[in-house]
Amino acid sequence: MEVVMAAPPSYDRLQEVKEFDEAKIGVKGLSDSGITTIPRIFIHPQEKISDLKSTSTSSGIPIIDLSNVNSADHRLIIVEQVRAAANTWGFFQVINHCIPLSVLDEITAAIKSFHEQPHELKAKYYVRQGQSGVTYSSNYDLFQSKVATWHDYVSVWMAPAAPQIDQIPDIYRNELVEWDKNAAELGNIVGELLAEGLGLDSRKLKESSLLETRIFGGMFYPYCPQPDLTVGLSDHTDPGVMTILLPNQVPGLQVKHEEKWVDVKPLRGGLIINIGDFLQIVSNGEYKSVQHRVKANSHKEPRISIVHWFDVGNWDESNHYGPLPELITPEKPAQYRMFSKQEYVENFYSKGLDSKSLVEKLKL
Ligand SMILES: O=C(O)CCC(=O)C(=O)O
Ligand SMILES: [Fe+2]
Repeated sequence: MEVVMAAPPSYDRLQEVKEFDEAKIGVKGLSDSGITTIPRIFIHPQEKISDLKSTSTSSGIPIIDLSNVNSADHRLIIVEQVRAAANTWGFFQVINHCIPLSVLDEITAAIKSFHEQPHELKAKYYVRQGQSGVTYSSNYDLFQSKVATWHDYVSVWMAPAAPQIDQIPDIYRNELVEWDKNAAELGNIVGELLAEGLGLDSRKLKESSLLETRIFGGMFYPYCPQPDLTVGLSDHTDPGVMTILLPNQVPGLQVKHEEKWVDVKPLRGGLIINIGDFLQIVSNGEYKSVQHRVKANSHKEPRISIVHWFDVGNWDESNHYGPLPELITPEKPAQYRMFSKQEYVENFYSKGLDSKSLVEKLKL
């Protein structure tokens, strides 16, 4: 039988969460203070994290070489690899893509520098609700989730409305602009391959405004003194269309595959792509939005991950999305119902990462 330890009645969780938020120091500040035990607002129930060690012997997510993506013969092979990876894993790693290594290294270094600035320099950017589209914070769902996780982040809405450039901290401004330009281009290339994999015109995702929103995230996972009691980022699926991920070499990302957690080993110079809930629905289940999480960092070296979320663009309230009509057949009827913008936004933003995924909610 499981022993459930009741929290002492004196524990006012909300108060402790508020104090952490108001201190504006993030988990980086806690880590730097030299604590050897983590505050209880970060402690996850053991039964939820007892499977933190990867149990899979799988060699990991598929690796896809994008060299010669524009030669007709190669393209057919690459499209099939992308389709198969998006269908089974929901995750793949691309190499020999169009983005120079220097761009990857520079954005990673700039985000590291931002988070490693003295507290006084960072605190003025700390916000709970992103008012300007440029945010520095810890745990975007701090007040919605039941337990906090061991990461800080910056985020910037890059498109369709461009950010006010002088609101982006100087320390990563130029690197972000350069990275975003490159990531947008790669997003278009991968979007074409994904469309072709569904038997659609290569421009279909773009023309349906499915790649129009781009949100940048600069995640920072500092050393955690008790990595077995918490996580870096809770398990979740990404709500949007697709994501480009650039983690540094510190391990931590895990992907669920065939009911087991698999460690992702990022290749130097590679980029990880994953499918979000929106694309699973639009593709009528052909592509999968797969659960992933990040372990709390047990290494002294911080873990940094650059994230670019692609999502549907400006969305007319009267417009509803659902499986593309081209993908609904007598053999494969619609797997999901149509949904409105309000439903989509509410599902994600009101409940945080703990919420039920859109895919579950809309399943027919
Ligand atoms: O830090 C990572 O590598 C993953 C981040 C992630 O999954 C997310 O922000 O949606
Ligand atoms: Fe994610």
